Amino acid sequence: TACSSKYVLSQMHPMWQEPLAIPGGDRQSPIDIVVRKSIYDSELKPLVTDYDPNTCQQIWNNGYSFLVEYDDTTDKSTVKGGPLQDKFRLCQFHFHWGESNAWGSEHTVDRKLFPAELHLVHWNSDKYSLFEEAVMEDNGLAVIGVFLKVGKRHEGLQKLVDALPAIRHKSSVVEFNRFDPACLLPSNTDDYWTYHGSLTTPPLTESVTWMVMKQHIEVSHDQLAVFRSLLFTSAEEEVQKGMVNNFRVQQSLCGRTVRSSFS
Ligand SMILES: Cc1ccc(O)c(S)c1
Ligand SMILES: [Zn+2]
Repeated sequence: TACSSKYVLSQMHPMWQEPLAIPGGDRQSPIDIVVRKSIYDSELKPLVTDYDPNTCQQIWNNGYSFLVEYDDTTDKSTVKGGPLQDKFRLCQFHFHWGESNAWGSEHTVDRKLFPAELHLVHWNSDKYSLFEEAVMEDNGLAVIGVFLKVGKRHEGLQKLVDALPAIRHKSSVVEFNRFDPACLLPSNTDDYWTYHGSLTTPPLTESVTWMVMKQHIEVSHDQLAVFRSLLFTSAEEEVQKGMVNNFRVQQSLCGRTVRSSFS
């Protein structure tokens, strides 16, 4: 299986070529969360997020997704608690989505797919001094995953949606200030699943403590359609490719345990 060998089965039409060998390769993400196999851990505490909207700096198209980047030179926007032993600094958030509402999320719950998934990426500022350092370490990153469902319009998201036409092409960037990422969290952040995994885009390093929220957020069909109007390609490329299906195929659990903070 993919657990024993350190080689990845080639995937059809990935947005990027999966490397043949991944360092370690036995704690990759994303995964299917099998609810009845997750283990309730009463020691898991509630998550404590403390985000300062003034640390929001820019929004840009990196050719995989769009990233909203935060000033992470101080501990102004952080997450701690939950399964975490240390304090982690928010550096960026981004999304993964499909070409249709039928799929798009990276994680699934008992194989249930969502149309999109939000990732809030934080790095361990108690132990490291830069994201680039932390991304190589076992306990380096903490990513909060939130599922999106299509329903009522998300008022807080609209400010971000309105900025997307300005970054349609890969490498475009615009200034983006005073956005509070807390508005994208579900009302209940006490119920989540947690496991040790990896980034889902290169360098795929196995440095992530994942916290996937049980409760989803709702966005409108039209808001999600604007995500799909982005392009993978830069302005000068002849053939333009729509930025859709920017999710990685699911990876083997390799014997890992997924813990839940709720029974
Ligand atoms: C640091 C980072 C970059 C891109 C990603 O999709 C994830 S999941 C994490
Ligand atoms: Zn991601």
